Amino acid sequence: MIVEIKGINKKFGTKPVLNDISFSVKEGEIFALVGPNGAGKTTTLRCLYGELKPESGSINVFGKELCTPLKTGIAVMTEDRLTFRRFKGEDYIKMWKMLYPNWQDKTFNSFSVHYRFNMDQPVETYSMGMRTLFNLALVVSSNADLLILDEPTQNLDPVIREEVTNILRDYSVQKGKTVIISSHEIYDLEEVASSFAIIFEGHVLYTDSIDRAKEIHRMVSRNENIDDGELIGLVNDEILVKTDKNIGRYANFKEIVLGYLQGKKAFKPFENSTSDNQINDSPFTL
Ligand SMILES: Nc1ncnc2c1ncn2[C@@H]1O[C@H](COP(=O)(O)OP(=O)(O)OP(=O)(O)O)[C@@H](O)[C@H]1O
Repeated sequence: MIVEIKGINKKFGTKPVLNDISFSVKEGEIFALVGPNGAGKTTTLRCLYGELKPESGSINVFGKELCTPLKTGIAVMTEDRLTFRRFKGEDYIKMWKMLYPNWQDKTFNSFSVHYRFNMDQPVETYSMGMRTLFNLALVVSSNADLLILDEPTQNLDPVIREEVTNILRDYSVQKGKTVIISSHEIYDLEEVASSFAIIFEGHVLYTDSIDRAKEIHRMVSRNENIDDGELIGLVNDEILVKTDKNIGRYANFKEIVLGYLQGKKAFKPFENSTSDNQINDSPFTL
């Protein structure tokens, strides 16, 4: 495992934000952290790259406890695309070259030509989408073994989003590097990620490879008899069930994510209705 997070807890003041978060990421995979706004994705990533210290739990990266020397193997795109005041493109390149021993000028130049970065303009004055692309160019050109990307396709138009998705897939597949992405774009993620964790209110609801998750989740209609399996949540008019039985139809990635999130939102009424396998839909105004 290239990343192993075990039981991390984090509070801001007295407010618990991460509760016993655990998941692991294999070398060479694209791992997606999905969840609604405020679920704790960014906070988890900030703990992972060492910007925040959890109160308890452990974080291992490249098989060791996270420490400063390991950080040359990790390149990060933060959610706010943090830029230094008055720093121009060239200034960033000088800085990133010093930080990352395997920096690739050729890769950065391809990005720069393709997206027409104005290297003489302070990056803080780029549009939000251009800042995202500039940050993406930096992290990919770093050639780091682990990329941590917070919402990497935010503010991008659909065509460029697709392009970025392909770039990240190539980074992982062709170079055998690991990428961790936090995102709301579950359609994009299904195409690119191989494993994922669903985070809700600071808890991991479910983590697995996408292939295995699809194998063990089915969509069944409300009036279907479910003798064996765990009812997870309601998705439109169907129920997501975790089971190894051949019932209903296979669930896609979006349905799996929605099932867990919807189920947990309205969990009590759903639980109460499981005893007789009747899903009372009135509490589920989704
Ligand atoms: N510095 C901070 N001080 C206090 N509370 C914070 C701080 N940073 C985050 N939080 C709170 O922690 C919770 C989780 O926030 P976080 O940014 O990790 O969520 P997220 O899943 O990344 O959300 P989004 O998808 O909207 O970016 C939220 O309730 C947020 O208000």
